[in-house]
Amino acid sequence: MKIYFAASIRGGRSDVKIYQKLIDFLNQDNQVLTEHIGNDNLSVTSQSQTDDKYIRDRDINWLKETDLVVAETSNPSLGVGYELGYAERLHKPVVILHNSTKSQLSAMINGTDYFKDIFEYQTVDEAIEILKNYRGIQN
Ligand SMILES: O=c1[nH]c(=O)n([C@H]2C[C@H](O)[C@@H](COP(=O)(O)O)O2)cc1CO
Repeated sequence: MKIYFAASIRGGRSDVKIYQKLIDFLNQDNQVLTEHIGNDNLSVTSQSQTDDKYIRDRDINWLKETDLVVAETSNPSLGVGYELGYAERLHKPVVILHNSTKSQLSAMINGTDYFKDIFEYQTVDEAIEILKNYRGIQN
């Protein structure tokens, strides 16, 4: 299945190693459309509004074609919040992974009935275990 993995880019990259491991796991038996999010060398600097429009339109097209959204939300990110709202509007299934020792999940996500699959984790192994047990993911 196609998976849209959402996680912080301009919101901060301190968890990129975690994103990498989650993407590697998901890619074993699925296709992660947003592999670049796990790339340690990804540029977080905006070049121009045209480039940002390209990113935004590409990502919305990926959201439209994806079977599932997996969002890592521990590092708050405006982009991830926007993507989650958009996924709700498209009625896409969404899994949210959150480590609350790093931040409190926004009420706008935690308080939205549509987001039923919100999982708390502490270690990457725990997060992978959650994904393995999620009925909607092939593994
Ligand atoms: O360069 C980018 N590429 C990209 O795909 N995104 C998308 C995917 C991520 O899930 C999300 C991150 O948003 P933000 O950069 O506000 O943290 O936005 C965001 C950026 C930069 O904002």
